[in-house]
Amino acid sequence: MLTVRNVSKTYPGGEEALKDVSFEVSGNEIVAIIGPSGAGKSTLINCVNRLTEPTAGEIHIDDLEVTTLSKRQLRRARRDIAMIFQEYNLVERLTVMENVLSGRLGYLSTWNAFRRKFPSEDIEFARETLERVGLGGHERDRADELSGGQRQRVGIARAVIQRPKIMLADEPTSSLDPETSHAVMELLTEIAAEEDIPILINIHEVDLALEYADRIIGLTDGEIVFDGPPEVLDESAKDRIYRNGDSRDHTSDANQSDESRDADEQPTIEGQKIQRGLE
Ligand SMILES: Nc1ncnc2c1ncn2[C@@H]1O[C@H](COP(=O)(O)OP(=O)(O)OP(=O)(O)O)[C@@H](O)[C@H]1O
Repeated sequence: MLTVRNVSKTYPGGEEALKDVSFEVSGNEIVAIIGPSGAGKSTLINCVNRLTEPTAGEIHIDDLEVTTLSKRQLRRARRDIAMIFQEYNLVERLTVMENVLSGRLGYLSTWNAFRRKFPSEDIEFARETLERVGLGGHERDRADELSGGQRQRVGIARAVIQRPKIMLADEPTSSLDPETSHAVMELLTEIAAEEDIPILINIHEVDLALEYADRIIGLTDGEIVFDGPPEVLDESAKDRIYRNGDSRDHTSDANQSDESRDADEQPTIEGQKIQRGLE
């Protein structure tokens, strides 16, 4: 179970990205975080595995308080928190199999991780998982030969073989066309049920959230202004969430571009390091 308790995040420039955010996620719930651009969705996802350090509050995965862990303890705890990225974060020159296996790096000794020497059961598990996500037969393809949808499936397989307690997905469909976005969301819901773990998804496309999530958390200006099942997200709730909003956030749009910003932290690069077991 994930517990987020009174979490706030103020960036060094003074931007209050999260203000006293609290919620719990358990079972095999699919929880979609929606909200206008700049609402704090990515910050929230990144605080859960401390790619971004919260300024205040507590985050627990089951009985473990993530927020107070040392770097070394955090490395270990991150095995339990898998991450799926908008831009997939694959190592382009490596094969599909090598990318998926990197989800097990956190379980290897430093020496074996350095040599990328995986036990045969990891290799077998990776093979089965690739089959599971519809990429059987692609083990030896290079990541840069794949379509966006296939790359995201590799990202999902890499997350699955981590055997995490929770998956976080940061805009997993934003770089995909609508049809592929539906396929990826369907796959994520199946994975949550099969692995019996919750998935917390930061998503721009409200229609996808309504169709696939069990629960929706609406963020605006760093505060939770809605938390409930999709059936309850009526027009007035949407108005509350998007009151300062940005109409592009209401609909699926495969060509949405992300806003660039001055980063004091580099979640994506950090994320790559984590997935490659370097952090
Ligand atoms: N590294 C950073 N340094 C300073 N301010 C930041 C940083 N990252 C985010 N912010 C600011 O924090 C606020 C929340 O940003 P965040 O990226 O979490 O929102 P979001 O809801 O994910 O937005 P989007 O949907 O556009 O990705 C914004 O005002 C943003 O400019």
